Amino acid sequence: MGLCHGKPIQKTPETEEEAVVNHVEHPPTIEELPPPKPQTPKQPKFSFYIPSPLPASYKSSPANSSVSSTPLRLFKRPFPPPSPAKHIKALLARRHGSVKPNEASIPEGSEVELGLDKNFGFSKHFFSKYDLGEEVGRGHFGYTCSARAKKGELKGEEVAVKVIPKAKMTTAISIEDVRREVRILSSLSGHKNLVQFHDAYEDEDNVYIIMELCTGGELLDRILSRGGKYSEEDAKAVMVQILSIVSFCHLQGVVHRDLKPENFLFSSKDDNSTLKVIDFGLSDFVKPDERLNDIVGSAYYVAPEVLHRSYGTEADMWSIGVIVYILLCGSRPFWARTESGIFRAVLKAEPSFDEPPWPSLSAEAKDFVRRLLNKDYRKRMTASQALCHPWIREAQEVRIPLDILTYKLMRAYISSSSLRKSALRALAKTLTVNQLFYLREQFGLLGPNKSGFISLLNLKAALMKQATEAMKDSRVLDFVNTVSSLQYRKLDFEEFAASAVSVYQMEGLDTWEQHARSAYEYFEKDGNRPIMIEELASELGLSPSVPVHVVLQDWIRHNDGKLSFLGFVKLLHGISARSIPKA
Ligand SMILES: Nc1ncnc2c1ncn2[C@@H]1O[C@H](COP(=O)(O)OP(=O)(O)OP(=O)(O)O)[C@@H](O)[C@H]1O
Ligand SMILES: [Ca+2]
Ligand SMILES: [Ca+2]
Repeated sequence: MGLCHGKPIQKTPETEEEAVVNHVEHPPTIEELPPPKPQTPKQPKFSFYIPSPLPASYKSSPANSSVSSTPLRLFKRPFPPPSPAKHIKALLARRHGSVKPNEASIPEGSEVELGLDKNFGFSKHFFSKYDLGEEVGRGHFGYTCSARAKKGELKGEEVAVKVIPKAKMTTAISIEDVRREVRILSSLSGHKNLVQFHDAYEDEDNVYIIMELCTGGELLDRILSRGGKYSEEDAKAVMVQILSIVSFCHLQGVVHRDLKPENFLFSSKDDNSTLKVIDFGLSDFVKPDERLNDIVGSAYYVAPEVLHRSYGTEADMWSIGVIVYILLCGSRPFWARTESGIFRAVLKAEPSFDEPPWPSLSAEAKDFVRRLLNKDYRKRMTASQALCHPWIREAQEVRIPLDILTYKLMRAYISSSSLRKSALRALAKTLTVNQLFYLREQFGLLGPNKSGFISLLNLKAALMKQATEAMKDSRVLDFVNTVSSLQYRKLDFEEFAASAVSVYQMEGLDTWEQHARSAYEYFEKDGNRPIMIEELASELGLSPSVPVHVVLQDWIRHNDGKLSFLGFVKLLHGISARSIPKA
């Protein structure tokens, strides 16, 4: 196995870096522990986390002091403490060209390399504009140096330059990744938790991405410097920033796909410094009704649906769940010695909340983590919802961002039958204070008029306030245009709540049965009516090949021909033929 593919890294100021990459690559100390067990003493802690190759001035300085002042063996963990994460091997194989014949259509590296177009159309004069300084960080694809601008708007300012050697771009995919990284970085702008992009250059050897310099070190270093974990209060402060930038990216139709503590940097060394997301090297645009299928990311942080090759922005929320789990307890929720072992754990294992410190953490904290680490992406919180979760919301003043999920659900609602609409209205009557908080925030963002109504035209206006260039690539604007142009009367809050409630998410709650039962009671009083099997079948989009009389007989009450409880729940989902078992 190997992340370094034997290509010498060009223009590397330090030679010891290679050793660091190897250490990341071959942690010598880990043992396979599928079900979480208390750590055994033979496991040396942190020994494979060798200090980052940064010059002393860029290291998060509190790190060293607190690591040495707290003997690491005192930390009881089910798993070893977090170390820099490796990218998924299949991803690297595709990028580096060593692909198994049936795995991808990208041809092998060397012989096609000749035909690869490594011109990016960037300016060629990097060295006339900047003096390159020392290396401040390194990843698998590039290394980052400080630099000082010699002329132009930034004259005299220190910036960061991510240098990506063209020698490492051995496949069309790896070149496309770099193009996309620059396109995404340059099209997203205007959020304080996003590293600010300045410019991109290239020459024969490298691509240079110029951005603001963050001097506070990686979130991973700060976690380790605190003995591996954060207090709840400190974890919330980090979470607010992560959720805020990720909700912004998702609204723009950008999925990061590599969220991990190494990819968040503090802008300065201050304790309360701003956190910035970096490294859009694996990011992609995703249309609101599209699913991506390439397996991308780092093993510890990868969502189950990514491994199943059908995912969207929810995959980032899973990674955030892994990050917050680590922040709160210092261990990874899904861990094994091998990549396939990690994947097995991600797909099958439930994270442990039994080991210390979990029993002493708040119920809200655990609920928050669980709702992100839900294996069913449809039941997972969105970033905007996570900001509304009581664990976050009750601690600090948070600005709740617009959620594209609201738009998707509204579109489905508007094209539903009146029967399904009244079922959803009944469900919305059972919403709790917390759920209503989120919906009220979303409603407020859609600009209700003085009488408390929103029109679909407002959907577009609300989105335009947040629009960046990225929305053109991700087609979010096109999507919202189609929703905005639907013919529909205005919605008051009650109807909005019915239109924007996610049945799947509610189903994920422990209290789902109660919600569904009381919703059914409301529906009985106001909405339930006799329905023909054929009507119900077309309502649910069942194809004529489905033997509807066999499948649907339990969904209609025999005595009065109205919907049974089961039929009501099915109707709420508006399920499609695919999920109906063939009788
Ligand atoms: N703007 C910045 N300011 C300071 N340091 C930075 C900046 N951008 C990146 N770095 C440092 O350089 C490292 C590598 O950058 P980056 O993560 O973008 O590279 P990569 O090769 O894509 O990494 P990966 O292996 O995770 O894919 C970061 O982990 C960080 O330590
Ligand atoms: Ca990185
Ligand atoms: Ca990267």
